[in-house]
Amino acid sequence: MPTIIMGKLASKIDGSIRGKAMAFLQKLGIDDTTSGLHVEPIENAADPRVRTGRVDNFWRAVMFRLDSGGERHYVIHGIWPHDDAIAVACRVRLSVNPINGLPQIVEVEPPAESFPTDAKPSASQSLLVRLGHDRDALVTTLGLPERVADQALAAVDEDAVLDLAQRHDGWIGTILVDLAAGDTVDSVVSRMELEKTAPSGDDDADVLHSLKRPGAALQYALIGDQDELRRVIEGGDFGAWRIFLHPEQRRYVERSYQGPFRLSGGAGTGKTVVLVHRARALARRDPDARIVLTTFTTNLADALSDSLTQLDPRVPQAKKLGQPGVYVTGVDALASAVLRSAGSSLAASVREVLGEDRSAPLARTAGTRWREIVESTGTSLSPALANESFLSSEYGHVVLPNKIHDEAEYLRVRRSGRGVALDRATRSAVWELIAAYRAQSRVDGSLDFSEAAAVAAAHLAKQTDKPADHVLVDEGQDLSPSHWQLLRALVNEHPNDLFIAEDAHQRIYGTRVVLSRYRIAIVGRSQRLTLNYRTTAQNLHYAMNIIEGGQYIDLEDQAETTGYRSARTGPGPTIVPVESLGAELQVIGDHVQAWVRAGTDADTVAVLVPDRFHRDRVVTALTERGVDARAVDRDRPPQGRVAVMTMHRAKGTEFSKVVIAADRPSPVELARLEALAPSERADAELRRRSLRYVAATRARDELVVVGHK
Ligand SMILES: Nc1ncnc2c1ncn2[C@@H]1O[C@H](COP(=O)(O)OP(=O)(O)OP(=O)(O)O)[C@@H](O)[C@H]1O
Repeated sequence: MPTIIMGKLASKIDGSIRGKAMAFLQKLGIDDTTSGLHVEPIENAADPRVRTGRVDNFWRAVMFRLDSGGERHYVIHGIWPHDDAIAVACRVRLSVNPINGLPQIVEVEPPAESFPTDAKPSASQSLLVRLGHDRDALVTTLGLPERVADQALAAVDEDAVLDLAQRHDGWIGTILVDLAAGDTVDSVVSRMELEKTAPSGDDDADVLHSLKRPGAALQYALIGDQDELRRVIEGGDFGAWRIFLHPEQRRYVERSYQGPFRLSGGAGTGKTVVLVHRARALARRDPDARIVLTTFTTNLADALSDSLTQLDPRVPQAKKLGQPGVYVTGVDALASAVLRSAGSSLAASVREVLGEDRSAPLARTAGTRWREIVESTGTSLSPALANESFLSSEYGHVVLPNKIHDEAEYLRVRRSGRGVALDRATRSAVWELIAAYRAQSRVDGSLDFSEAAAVAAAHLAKQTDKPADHVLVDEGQDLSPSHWQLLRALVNEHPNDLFIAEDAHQRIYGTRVVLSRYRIAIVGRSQRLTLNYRTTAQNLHYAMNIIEGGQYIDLEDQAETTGYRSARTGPGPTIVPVESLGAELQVIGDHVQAWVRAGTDADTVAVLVPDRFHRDRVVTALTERGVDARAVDRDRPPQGRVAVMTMHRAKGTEFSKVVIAADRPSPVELARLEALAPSERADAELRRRSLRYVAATRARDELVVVGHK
């Protein structure tokens, strides 16, 4: 039975022939001599291995047949109308690039292209020369084809190099993007795992070997079975993440780590893709493994679960914590699952954390309680401390992780990492409010979300038999200290225990956390993804400007770096200042209506707004214009309709076209911020910018920002 190796170009099949292409490739994968496939060599072809096959009367597949070690492989290059296919088949040649060991398809007489090569800019005009590169390094160290190297050196700026990169799928395009972003030749060699190869004397075996190299995975995928073939063909370009991983992504998916590992990276750099692939890889390696894949909210967990199903429906998703397979859940739901399973021993853990009992530990305290306590309890504290923001964060970062039961303990505790210093009298006054908060919760018997996670952690810490073997975490930047205590206690310390994805620039909830305080020692096991797959270079540039200059700190207490690059280009964002809500609704309506009228699928368009009030106004305004729009809250974004959601809810989503309604903070909000202690205010400001960064990085293609003057 021949093995199919799908090229990325071939996977982008015209929708009208997908079914026929599928049938053709299925038959080819079973028996290439099946009548009707007409697998035939082409006379005078540049590569004797080239074959064409009959998809239907009109369409032909162009492929390469490799015979090595008694096995047959077909590398699918693409599907074209009959005459075009014959022309392509005559001029393509598949070989191993002798410099970098990767597979390359070279056209013997390439069709004329418009990209300028003759223009030779002076050294000061060429971007790559300014960055210290020369033709020799590009050709003899990286293995770029001479023609591409000349075109790259002729490009005067980043946009021109990216334009060229977009014409070359696979390793050539990726190397060009890295060079344009300022990477050294050495770092490209190591990132792409480039390696000179000597011919073995068996050409087919050499090409096959090169197709299995990490750098080739960007462009070629060995298809395991018919289901996988269907997923590749049906997924098209949008499904590329399932098949064509960057060598770096593949490394993080497959590699074993001695302990907790942290993967950082900007929005759209494929962190979630790595997590989902890694969950599958771990499940395949050991079908009995209990894998927890978790994130900040239930909505995000639903999206992770959907992605895992899309990647591979055969991966079992566990229904219950502690069962084999991948248990996908939001981190607070995870805490509840632990509490539910704890039975009668739960009371002891509640007492251990709080120093008192709770009659209904499965019920959650209302989110408004801190505000009610401040409003109803007389206090000598200044407004900078007597507010929900300071108190909930003091409680979550100092009181709960240290299992503080009373004032005496609170007066003694070290408040590491808290921006506001408190003298003894102030600490007493803070404790008064905390005691009032706890007293109120005693009445209804509930635990708040942080308490629930802390109690779940305390319960698990006592168990020798942990409910998980591997824990994979997305959106790590948003998790609280008790979440980390819970995740640490969920799995014993052993290789591949915790794998954490985070982006400090996207922290939009809570206060920053340092993992080492919660017995999660990364110690050198930390890497960063830098290639943005989602956002065009223009929109990425806009988004990076939002966070420029901010002091963002990661989970290892280090300043977050930037330096992200995009492989795609498109129009720059449209910024529209408006003076009133009416004008804002008008601008939003105009853009959305124009996109939908021009044929954009409604469910690839989203409007992101600051709050629910705005959201409902936008839905009404769009509906009045005849645009089918829907407010999205806890449910998944709707099929066939424009999604309108808050910027918080938009975390983890992506759309082709996005309008952001970015209003100014209201006078009430400004007064609230003004009253905060300086460090809290600075942090609130960072979160506000992060929220806009999250929103601006949701658009794949077009971004419109409507802002109040
Ligand atoms: N190897 C790949 N090939 C093609 N597309 C990819 C690849 N990796 C990721 N993508 C695409 O890039 C987009 C962003 O990926 P993903 O959601 O994993 O990024 P992220 O870093 O988790 O982003 P965010 O932090 O914004 O949630 C997705 O559309 C995904 O399909």
